[in-house]
Parts: sequence; C-alpha cells; structure tokens
Amino acid sequence: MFPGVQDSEWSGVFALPSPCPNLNPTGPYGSFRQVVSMLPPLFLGVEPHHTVLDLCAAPGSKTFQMLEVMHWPQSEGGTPPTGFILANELQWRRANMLAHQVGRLGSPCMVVVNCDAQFFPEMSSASSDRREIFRFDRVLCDVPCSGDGTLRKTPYIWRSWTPRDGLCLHIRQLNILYRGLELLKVGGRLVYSTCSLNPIEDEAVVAAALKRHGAAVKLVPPPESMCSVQAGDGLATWVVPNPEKTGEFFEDFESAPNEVKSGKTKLLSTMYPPTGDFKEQWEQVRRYCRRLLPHLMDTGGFFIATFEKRADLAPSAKARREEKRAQLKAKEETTETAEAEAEEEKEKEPEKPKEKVVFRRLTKEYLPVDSVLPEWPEVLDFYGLDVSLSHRFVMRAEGDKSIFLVSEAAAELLRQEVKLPTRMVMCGVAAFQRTGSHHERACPWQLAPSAQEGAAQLCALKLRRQLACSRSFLRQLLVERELTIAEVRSLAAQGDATGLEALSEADGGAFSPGSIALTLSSKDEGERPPFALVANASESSLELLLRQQEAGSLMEDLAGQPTVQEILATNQQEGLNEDDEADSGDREADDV
Ligand SMILES: C[S@@+](CC[C@H](N)C(=O)[O-])C[C@H]1O[C@@H](n2cnc3c(N)ncnc32)[C@H](O)[C@@H]1O
Repeated sequence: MFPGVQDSEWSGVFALPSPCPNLNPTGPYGSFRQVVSMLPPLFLGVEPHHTVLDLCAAPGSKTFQMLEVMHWPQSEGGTPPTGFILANELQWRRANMLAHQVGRLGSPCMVVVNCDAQFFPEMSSASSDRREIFRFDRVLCDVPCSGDGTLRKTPYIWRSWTPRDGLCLHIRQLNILYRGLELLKVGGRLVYSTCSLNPIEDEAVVAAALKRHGAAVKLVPPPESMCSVQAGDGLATWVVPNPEKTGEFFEDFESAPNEVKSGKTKLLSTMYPPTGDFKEQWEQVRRYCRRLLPHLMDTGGFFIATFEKRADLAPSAKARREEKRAQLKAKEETTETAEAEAEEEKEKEPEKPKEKVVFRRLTKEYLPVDSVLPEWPEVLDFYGLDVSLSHRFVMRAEGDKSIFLVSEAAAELLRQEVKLPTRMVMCGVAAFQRTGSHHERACPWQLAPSAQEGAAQLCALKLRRQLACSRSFLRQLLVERELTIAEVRSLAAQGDATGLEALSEADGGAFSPGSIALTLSSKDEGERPPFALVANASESSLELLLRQQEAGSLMEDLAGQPTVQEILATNQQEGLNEDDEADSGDREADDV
C-alpha cells in the first residue's frame, strides 16, 4: 500500500524506515504514528517531482511522511527528488518545532515558513511582459479543528468541548481551503482533512467551496490504493446548533433568527446543509468525502475530502469589486462632465501618482550564496562542483556560518516574488560550514559535519572530494576515529578505498588537505539510502568528524540486517539440524 510500511494493523501504528537511517537516533525506523492521521498524505499522492504546499503543518507528522515518500526512490538507489515541500505554520514556536522535526531528514526539498494560511501570499515571477503566477501540484489543508475525532486518545477534551468550538473554527477552515484552492495548479490535487466528525467543520466547508467555484473545482474519489479503507460517506444533511442556547438547532439559514446571524458567534450561511439546485449536486458527490468512523476499523475519527482543480478560479469578490471600480472610473472619464469635474478636482489638489506595486523576494532570511559570498567560486573550485549548480545554494541573510543546499524546484521557489515577504524558518539542508581553524591550504568552508545528509546529497551532485570506502574501512574508522594517511593508502591498495586522487589538487599535483566525504562503495552499498560521512584530511591523518553517539548508531547500521537469502539459508540449516535431531530421537526411541 505504501512504500516501507512494515505493519498494517489499522488500529495500531505504522513504522516507516527512514531514508537516512544512519544518523537517526531512533534507529532504522524513522517515525511511528497513528494510522488515520497518515491517510491524508496517501490520498494526496505525492511524487518526488511535485511542488507541495502543506498549509497547516505543525507538529509535522504529515510533512515528514510526504518527505519520506519524496525521498523513497533515492533511498532505494534511485535519483534524488526534484520537487519540494513548503510547510507552513501560524505559530512561531510550533513552526520551529516543525522545522526541527522535518530537519531530522536532512532534505534539500524542505522549506518551512511562518504565516497565516488564510492569507498565504501569492507568488509570482516577472516574465517578459507579464507576471507568471506560481502554483502547486499538491496542497494539503490539514486545518485546525475541534479535535472531537481524537476523543478516544484524548478523553480530557470532553471537559472543555462545546458546540461553539466548531462554529468558531468554521470560517478559518473555509478561508484556508479557499486559499489552498487558489494556490493549486489546474490539474492539481488538494486534500482537506480534520480530526473532527463535526459536519460544520467538514461537509459544510467542503460544500461551500464546491458551491463557490462551480465547475472549476471537483471532489474526486480516493485513489484506488485507498479503496480498502472502510469509511462512511459525507453527510447529506445536518443541523446547526444555537451557540447561545443548549439544545436548540437550526435546519437552514432562513429559519435562524437574526440575532444568531449577527451574534458574538455568528451563524453563517455556509454552515448549513446544501439547499436548492446545489442540494442535488451535493448528493452526487458527497460519497467522495470519507468519514473515518471509530467503529468501522477501530481507529480515531477523521474526515478527508480530495479536490481536483479543473480550471482557473473566477476572481474573488474583492478582485471583482476592484475590477468593477476601475471600469466605472474609465467610463466616467469619457463623459464631459466627468472631465470637467476631474479638472476641478485637479485644481483643488494635485493628483497623486498611482502607487506602483512593489514585488520583493519571497524571503528576506535566505539569500542566494553567489550574491553574498565573494569566495564562493573558490568553494566551488575546491570541491569540484559545477558553477551551474550555484543557484541551489543559499545562506542566511545575517551572515550565518552555513551554506544550505536546496532542490531544483525549491531553488525556483526561492526566486519567486511577493508583495509582502514571508518569514522563513528553515530552508534545505546544511551543506557547508565555515570553520574557525583549518589547514592553511584547505578551504575554510568544510562539508557540514552536523548534517551528514547534506554531504550525501552533495555526492549525488558529483562532489570531487569523495572517497568510496568498503564497509570494513568505515567500521575501522568509526572505531579508531582517525587513521594515518599511510594506513589509508595501504587500505586503498587492498581495494578498501577508491578515489584517493580526491586528496590531491585538481591538477593531480600536491596533497590537498581539508574536508572530504566518505561514501560506501557501490558493491557494499546495495539498495540502501545514500550515505556519506564527513572527515578531515591532513598530510598525516584522516580524522572523522562525528559525535561519539552518532558513531555508535552508524556502527550498528553498517552491521546491517541479514539479507533474505541469509535468513532462508539459516532457516534451512536450522531445519536440517532439527531433522537430524528428530532422526536421532527416532533412532533412540527405536533403540529402546
Ligand atoms: C491539525 S494541526 C496540523 C497537524 C499537522 N498537519 C500534522 O500532521 O502534524 C493544525 C495546525 O494549524 C495551525 N494553524 C492554526 N491556524 C492556522 C492558520 N491560520 N495558518 C496556518 N496554520 C494555522 C495550528 O497551530 C496547528 O499547528
């Protein structure tokens, strides 16, 4: 059903192997999570080349899951992903928590921002005569909700739950869905999900978006791979509670008294079930909404709806009003009276110059490295990286000591412009770090030892300074932490390391000290995630740059799991031994 799923107990948890198990402190498994909350990303169908927007992402379990899916082909020996995930969170503290969570994967495809999803900025870039709007292949709206679907897991929320919770959240949920649909590409897919079973947070929101956008937006069935998921259909009808009076409900907007339409907790027309012509349309599609009901598969409660965008959306009411105003103004200006009035106006006060919309870079926090780091060409030269890759490296604006690598599509995202810059929390994976002390002939920018995944990604970009090592070479280095250059040369002579020329200057001349990536040679690598360790080479030694704790987990990882053939062979052997024992037992019995 899903690459890497180890256990398919619906009521249990899934354990996903991480694409970067070498440094994962939890061992070879990346993460454990409740199964229903894993469904929205599976409904979304993310692929490694997709541009994905996760509008309400913290604490980040779904972002993490989508990132794992993106890296899956690479972890099986394929090519690195070219897409990206842009994860957003409103609360600064939670956005940092999210960055920490997804940062564990060390992916160049990850970008985290901090803004209100309802007003997520429209990004665009200037082409020859117009602005090109940037839209996403996939959008996830896992919106804030009352959480009543999680009551089994968190019974204490009963104490504070009131019907007002869902009513208050409805408009924010609707605005987030509207924004998500606007930011989606034509042909793209959006998943709306909540861990609530309240129709005011679920069906009412979905139906309001369908009604607003007509044929431009469609609800679609879940992907075929999800057909075995047992769930109820979306509801046909429901009632809206009076927030001021317990036990009072309204069936339609018209029958609700005016005071609740304008009260503190407003009952909006979008909260009610579909009526009129739209009721019939809703009847046709409501089955595509999936209600994960606890009694069906012994899970928490969850709601998921999948949208597809079929055409550009009609301009919003605000855009239409502005357009109408502009048209009216143009019409007025053609009449003589208007002209005369305009003249008078002009005499009264000088006409203000029309404000030009200024577009700025998407973020102020990260800048392209080649625009801020004068020594960047030397860094590229030292590591033998092609200058055409420069656009994929960024630095923090405040002169940080790290250079980050981003995927091809994330680099394009960073070139986008907005009217108001967005606060960016993290971007890509650390690739280089500036060191205070280094060999006088070495590059001061060493391979980032804190994010070994960065080095692995650089190796995929044909980093010149890399040494392919055998498993036993790496094990020895992990134990001893440092080998003399003479030992390295002797191991290389035995075939335990190839590519020693990486330790010479580009022209093949003098020894070149400094940072180097150690990879697992292809014959030892097999089908495993890309792997690289960072070491420092001097004329006398090769020293591993790794914390003791990480070295321990890497040792375990390098020991590896037995192959299927090895397990079968052992089982067979054990089977033979058992047979032998049984035979000898029979013989003893016979003897008696
Ligand atoms: C249901 S949780 C998301 C869970 C997350 N998708 C996951 O799988 O870990 C909703 C998140 O949206 C955030 N949030 C609430 N209002 C928001 C808004 N207007 N814009 C962006 N995020 C918002 C909340 O702080 C919360 O972290």
